[in-house]
Amino acid sequence: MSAADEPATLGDINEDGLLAGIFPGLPTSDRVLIGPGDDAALLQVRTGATLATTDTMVLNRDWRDEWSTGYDVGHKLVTQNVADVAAMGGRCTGLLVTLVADAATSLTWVRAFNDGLCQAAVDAGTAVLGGDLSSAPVGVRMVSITALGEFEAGVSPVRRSGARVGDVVAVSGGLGRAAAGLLLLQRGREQDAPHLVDFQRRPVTDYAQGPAAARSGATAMLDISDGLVRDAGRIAAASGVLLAIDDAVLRSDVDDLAPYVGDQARQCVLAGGEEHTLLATFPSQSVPAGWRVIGSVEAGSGVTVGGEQHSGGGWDHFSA
Ligand SMILES: Nc1ncnc2c1ncn2[C@@H]1O[C@H](COP(=O)(O)OP(=O)(O)OP(=O)(O)O)[C@@H](O)[C@H]1O
Ligand SMILES: Cc1ncc(C[n+]2csc(CCOP(=O)(O)O)c2C)c(N)n1
Ligand SMILES: [Mg+2]
Repeated sequence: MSAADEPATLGDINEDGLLAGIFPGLPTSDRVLIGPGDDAALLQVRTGATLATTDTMVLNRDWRDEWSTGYDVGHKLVTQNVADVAAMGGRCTGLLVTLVADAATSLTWVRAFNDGLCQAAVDAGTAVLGGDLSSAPVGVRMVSITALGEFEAGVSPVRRSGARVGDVVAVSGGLGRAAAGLLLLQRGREQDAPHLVDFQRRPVTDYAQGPAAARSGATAMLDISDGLVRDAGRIAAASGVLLAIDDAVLRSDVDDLAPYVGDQARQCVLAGGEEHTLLATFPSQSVPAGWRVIGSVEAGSGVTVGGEQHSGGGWDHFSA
């Protein structure tokens, strides 16, 4: 076949042709009894309960092709989903992937998306079980994952509703990096801090901290997707308590970002989404290694930062 005949877009190849190229490289595990290619996958489960969560990304709402490659999008989609499983204290066992795209979408983009997705799935130790393809009107592209998960023996789910007065509030990683990276892309200043822009494109979460927190007795947990204060407010509301965040502890996070985003650094730390760092509450003696205490649980409602009630800001899909 000459180069001119090589299929270049989804419109040049049929569904079966695309899938036949994708199936052989998908990560699997010894628990995948039936993998991609039949009407449904069959996954061996160890426990009597399955975690299930889903998360979607839409072109020009969740990413821009000028800013992120197909590889970045596939990688980030896995992180968003596996972080949700980890935020319950679970371990991800399998992923179902949906791609909705117009026929003019380049095969190069689709292959890169699949490569990023597979690499992130391998990094997370999970399998791709199958998915769905559908076409879209010109200019529309949407990708989605449904993730399944389970608990290690003896670990119970950590919900948002268990925070108790006297607990401490802690995070498993950094804050504000993804938001600072987005700001640099919007300003056309990505060369100022490639590490922050890379984190926006492909956020990384230490998933093992979810089960570790559950084993240590975490009373509430979630992953920060819409902003620290907004998401802390979700734990506060579900638990009927107030989360008091210590301003001084966050100073190092703000200082790390300030050279690159100036006076927006504090806003990135308090309201930046897409970080996927885990936020949890623990009895004060039970904070595991790798977690950083940033506040305490008190009687009341809502979230305070440095003693002041804080409304949060943060991301809302329908207000953005
Ligand atoms: N269209 C829907 N129908 C039914 N339930 C939904 C729908 N959209 C969201 N939910 C449920 O609402 C809750 C909040 O959803 P959301 O996607 O905000 O999850 P999150 O964990 O807070 O955010 P993220 O997925 O970004 O980490 C979840 O329990 C989710 O299953
Ligand atoms: C082009 C473009 N515009 C805006 C953003 C920012 N953004 C998108 S979704 C989200 C919150 C998490 O969503 P979810 O709760 O669905 O995981 C944020 C902060 C972006 N990444 N790309
Ligand atoms: Mg979540």
